[in-house]
Amino acid sequence: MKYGIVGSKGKMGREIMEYFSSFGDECVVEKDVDHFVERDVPQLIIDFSSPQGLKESVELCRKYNCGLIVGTTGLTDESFRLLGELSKTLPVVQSYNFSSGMSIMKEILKAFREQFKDWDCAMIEIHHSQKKDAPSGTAKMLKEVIQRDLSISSIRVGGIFGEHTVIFSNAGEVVEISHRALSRRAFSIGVRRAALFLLTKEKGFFTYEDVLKGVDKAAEELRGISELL
Ligand SMILES: NC(=O)C1=CN([C@@H]2O[C@H](COP(=O)(O)OP(=O)(O)OC[C@H]3O[C@@H](n4cnc5c(N)ncnc54)[C@H](O)[C@@H]3O)[C@@H](O)[C@H]2O)C=CC1
Ligand SMILES: O=C(O)C1=N[C@H](C(=O)O)C[C@H](O)C1
Repeated sequence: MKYGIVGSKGKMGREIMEYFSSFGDECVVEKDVDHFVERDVPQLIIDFSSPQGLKESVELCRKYNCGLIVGTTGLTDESFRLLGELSKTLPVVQSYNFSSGMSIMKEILKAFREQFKDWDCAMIEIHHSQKKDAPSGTAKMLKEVIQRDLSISSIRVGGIFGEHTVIFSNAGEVVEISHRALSRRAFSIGVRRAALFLLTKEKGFFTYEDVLKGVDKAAEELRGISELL
């Protein structure tokens, strides 16, 4: 596939280019602050930059008439308004965490949040010291899943790729549900899945869970076909 990337000089931008190139995918548009390279027309734009960068990504999608994948965190109401507007005519996948394990953690929390309703609950998220936003996008997303008011502690230290722990406790017990990314590859794998999904869509706003459901559905269909053969 031919794709463009906004935030191309950043940690995720470089990781995505390295991972995608192992499949022969071609990065034909690179955009960063004071940097713009255009080699061809992309089939999609991938944004791992900043809320300001996202505005520029939306403009690029209109220019090339292509879909958008957004991994950038710290988005504002205005960012979501822009994405909603774009998704009326082009496909958009947005997630604050493209790792598969985090999707499973969300499912676990959804399934058990009711059982913990009388327990105290708090969250700790730990990231590398260069991370600009706090709390992390994932922590905000998990809070929405848990559906209650809770405190989030953010720690910025060293080179940690991303750790999120939800703590439930009563007077006598503690239950911790935790996810840790072991490298940025955990995210770029999900971004490529999202890219393949996006290329099958004409328009609409999708989450990473929609992507995974789509991948599961395709696998089921394939199994169905192989059973018929
Ligand atoms: N959704 C997910 O799974 C993940 C999301 N992230 C998020 O992705 C974003 C980027 O993360 P990193 O690569 O670690 O940060 P980074 O700081 O290493 O890279 C960001 C890049 O975007 C560029 N940039 C900023 N504003 C721009 C603009 N207006 N136009 C063009 N380029 C611009 C910066 O110059 C920089 O090169 C953050 O918001 C982070 O939280 C990071 C990892 C996973
Ligand atoms: O900035 C990062 O590195 C990460 N950001 C995302 C977030 O804010 O949730 C996802 C992941 O934890 C890594």
